[in-house]
Amino acid sequence: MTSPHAIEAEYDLVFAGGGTVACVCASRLATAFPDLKILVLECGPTTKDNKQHIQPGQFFTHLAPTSPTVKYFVSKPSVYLAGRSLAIPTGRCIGGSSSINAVVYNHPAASDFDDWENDFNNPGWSSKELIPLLQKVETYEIDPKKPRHGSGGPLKVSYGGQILDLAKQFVELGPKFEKDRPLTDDGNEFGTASINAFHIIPKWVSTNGRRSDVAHHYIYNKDWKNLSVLDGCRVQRVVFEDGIATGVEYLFDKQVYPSAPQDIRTVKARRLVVVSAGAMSTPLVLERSGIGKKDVLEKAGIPVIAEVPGVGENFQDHPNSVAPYLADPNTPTLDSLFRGEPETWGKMTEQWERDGTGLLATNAVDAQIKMRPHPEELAELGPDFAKYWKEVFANKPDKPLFWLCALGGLAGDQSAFPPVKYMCTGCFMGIPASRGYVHISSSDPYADPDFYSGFLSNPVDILALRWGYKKGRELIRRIPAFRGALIPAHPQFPEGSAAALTETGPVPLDAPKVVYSAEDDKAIDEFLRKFVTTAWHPLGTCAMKPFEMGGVVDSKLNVYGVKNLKVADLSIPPSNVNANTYSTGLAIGEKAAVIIAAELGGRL
Ligand SMILES: Cc1cc2nc3c(=O)[nH]c(=O)nc-3n(C[C@H](O)[C@H](O)[C@H](O)COP(=O)(O)OP(=O)(O)OC[C@H]3O[C@@H](n4cnc5c(N)ncnc54)[C@H](O)[C@@H]3O)c2cc1C
Repeated sequence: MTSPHAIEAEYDLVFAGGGTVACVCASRLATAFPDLKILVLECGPTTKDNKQHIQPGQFFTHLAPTSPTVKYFVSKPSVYLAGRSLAIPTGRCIGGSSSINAVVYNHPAASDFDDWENDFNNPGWSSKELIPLLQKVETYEIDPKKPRHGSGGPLKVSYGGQILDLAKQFVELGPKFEKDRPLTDDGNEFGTASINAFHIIPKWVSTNGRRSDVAHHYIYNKDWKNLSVLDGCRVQRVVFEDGIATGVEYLFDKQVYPSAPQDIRTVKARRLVVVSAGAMSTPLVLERSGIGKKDVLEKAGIPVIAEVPGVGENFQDHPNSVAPYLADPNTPTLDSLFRGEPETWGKMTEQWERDGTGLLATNAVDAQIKMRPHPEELAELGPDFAKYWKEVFANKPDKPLFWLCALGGLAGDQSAFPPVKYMCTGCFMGIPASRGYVHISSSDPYADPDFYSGFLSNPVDILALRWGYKKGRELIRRIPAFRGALIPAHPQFPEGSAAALTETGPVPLDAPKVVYSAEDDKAIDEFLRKFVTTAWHPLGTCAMKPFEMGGVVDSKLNVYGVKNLKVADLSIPPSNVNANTYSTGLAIGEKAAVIIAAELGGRL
């Protein structure tokens, strides 16, 4: 096979990575500057018109370890995870994670963005600047007049093609049980009204049941003359002349184009290289290019271009605890799709083709609350948690402690369990205290990195998730669709414990709350260490903050120590956000376009 793409020798801008942020940023710039020639190199395959990337209900099919559209990053085993490794999936295709994600729509707290500006000296990154950019990306089909949402953006937001009954029960019952936590019709207002309020979750799905990914809504929908977004092109490194980035080296990805030549090629960038390979891969591209911690580079035999010790540090995600329960056999869930049962697949495909509704037009993640402990509840979290609370949350009333949702089905491998209906609570902590790192282990662009997740290494994270488990259990065991716990996948409470689980339910609304002993708490902690998982939200590994604080890029996204090189993706947040991270990625993509446009002498 000859070259799969005709690639010119030079472009104005070259993006390394063609995922969420790159597609948004490149398409905005290509529209604003018709004479600017832009190249986006993506290592994964194309997604154009592929139902697997259009039907939201197919999100879980990408998570199969053999999927060609996902890349798993496997951490070192950790004592904090009962000796386990953690496998973090990221999108590997044009559109990146936006084209495989679970389409949950959530905005961060406004104070999350303000922290970026105030605590890390990043003028221009406050909520005042970023909220309008989030409005620009969306059409909030649920109610376009809602003040904190958008009405003319390329990405559609709706409740998807089916809201599951068990979710309706969850949001209806929630306020009755948690009396000071009401129901709201908008949990994404960026203010305190969205905190401690039950609501149905919007989705990055149009009312006609299509996924709102960036590939189909920013790239494939236009006939570009000045923008080339190419699949199967793996960036090896950025090339420099006298500390100025002048292009990138790439090769054709051997998984996407197995018979393409495997030689390393160079493409020049006249004005700028932007690395947008995502929070797990961007630090690896920088390190392969000679930017990073000296000892990491030396170990891999890479000459140092700029010593930037923050590269690959500050890894964060949202530690996520999923507790599975048994559901009423007659309540709709996604289980039969998860198990690949042909009859349901057939029926649901027909329904989706007919009118864009049904289980293939949803993600079964329909009900949530962004929960923040009331002052009297803080005592339940214990004195060890109090200091962290004071530092991070106490003066920022729009920050929840965690996101708690009800899921209709048990995603993942069900082979060890009976083929029945399930539902789960999912609980992730928005601002965990633990940190990890990701570094290259060699100069080979296919090599697995040296990755430590740091999950649960700080004890405050486990205190928050322990409380979240208890809160979720109290709520879900009261909803009519509840039929007991999937006991092997829960804490193993000691014999005779008052917290023992059963395979029966539901309990009445006024049933007494479960009382947990110190032994029971220990069992929950062991359960968390054994089962806690990624929320699929890695970030922070090339943080935008002052160099002396461990920063990698400045507030204009320039990489320290070199010229004509920027980073734009989820690796730049200097601190975490209280939400699923797609919206933050979109805001970064739009903001990067604004910054670059200004430097090119234009305005977006
Ligand atoms: C399974 C999953 C489910 C998720 N669910 C949700 C959700 O429901 N709601 C939500 O808000 N968020 C969700 N997220 C998170 C959200 O989608 C991501 O945070 C966001 O899309 C990341 O954007 P990015 O641009 O930083 O990276 P990506 O979109 O991941 O883009 C990076 C791209 O760079 C490419 N790349 C990497 N290395 C190279 C290289 N060397 N050369 C060329 N290309 C390279 C990758 O293949 C990838 O396409 C989910 C993520 C995943 C993975």
